[in-house]
Amino acid sequence: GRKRYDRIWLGARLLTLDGAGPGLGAIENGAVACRDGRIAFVGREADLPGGWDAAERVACEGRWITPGLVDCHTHLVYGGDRAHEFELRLAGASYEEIARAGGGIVSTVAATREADEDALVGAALPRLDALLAEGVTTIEIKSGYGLDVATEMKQLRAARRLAAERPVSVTTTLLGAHALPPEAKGDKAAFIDLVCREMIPAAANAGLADAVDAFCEGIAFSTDETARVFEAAKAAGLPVKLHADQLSNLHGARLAAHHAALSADHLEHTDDEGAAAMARAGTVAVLLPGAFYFIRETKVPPVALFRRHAVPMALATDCNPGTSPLTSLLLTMNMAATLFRMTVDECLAAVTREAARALGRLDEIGTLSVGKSCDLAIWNIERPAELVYRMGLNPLHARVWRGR
Ligand SMILES: O=C(O)CC[C@@H]1NC(=O)NC1=O
Ligand SMILES: [Fe+3]
Repeated sequence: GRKRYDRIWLGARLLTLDGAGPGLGAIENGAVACRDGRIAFVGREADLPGGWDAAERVACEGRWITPGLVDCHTHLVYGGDRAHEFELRLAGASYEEIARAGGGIVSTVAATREADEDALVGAALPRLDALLAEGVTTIEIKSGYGLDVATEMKQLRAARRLAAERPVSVTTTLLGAHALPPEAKGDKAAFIDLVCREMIPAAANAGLADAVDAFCEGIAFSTDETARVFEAAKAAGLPVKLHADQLSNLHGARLAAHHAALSADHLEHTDDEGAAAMARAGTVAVLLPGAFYFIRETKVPPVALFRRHAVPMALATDCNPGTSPLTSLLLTMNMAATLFRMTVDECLAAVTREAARALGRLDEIGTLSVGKSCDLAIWNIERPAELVYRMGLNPLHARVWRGR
């Protein structure tokens, strides 16, 4: 029968990101068509089926179309901000001094506990709008500033609410094991009990979390404590991710891989054994150059090791008030190329296909492929490298989410 599309974008240059191998899957004189919010055709215009028709035709005049961008690691929902702390650090205060003065994560925890759900949604919207303006169509949002059951659920509900306020897909992650709250009085074992026995079941039973994450670091939780969180997540049927090897090599990447984690994130200090374990497990390396830059880290993540072991590499803003107040995935790509020496092709795959893989959603999003959600970013650029090269100028022409 006749192929009838709801909308078709014609005269475009496509980056499908659909090739399994290197390269961007570029197609000149291309077309993308959608029906019921899903991609129904992608390819050369010349290959459109005979007799096709469309309710709406969009002339792209040679503009480039990529998959909608995916920000696969953010802490977008939180109360207050840490601008004052930024000033203290500029005046020479150390993290430890700031933490002792009640700064750091626990100051954001106080502000988040105080804010009601509407306030958390309201505070996150401007940050979300900045990302949508650059063509983001899917975003991952973590909790982790509640550190008690009620506030962690409040953060996750606020994250879900954002998907009702804007045309965007939101995946949520419970990050209960982010830091020790003041009332824990240093008793980490008891707090991990709370995370495992109350937070994870509550989030799973309420359908509020799509995954579980933890901060495995000297200043946070040990590999044994992290393993307990992973076991509880598995018992609740939730996939896991991990903030791993950010400031030291606790072999967090290896632990994440041994638990078949969707991703291990940060990874500045990951070693060859960790990269090999990730490759065997299919765990995605999520690199976060915003945090590296903002805390003036000097050890770059081992991109050469990830390439050697064919570990998929994703990029994300890690938008959070303490170490990465960054709301630009385009600038994130520039930082990854400039600071980590990732290539243009690696960066573009890292904010589309590989970011979708890091969320376990490559079957739905991340490439221009028939059957996937028709999430597109349409760009006023002459060549793909412009998306990584520029700092600050946003060349987005239009954003499409589920065909609209
Ligand atoms: O400082 C904050 O508010 C979050 C810090 C952030 N969380 C984490 O696990 N690693 C980080 O860099
Ligand atoms: Fe993070």
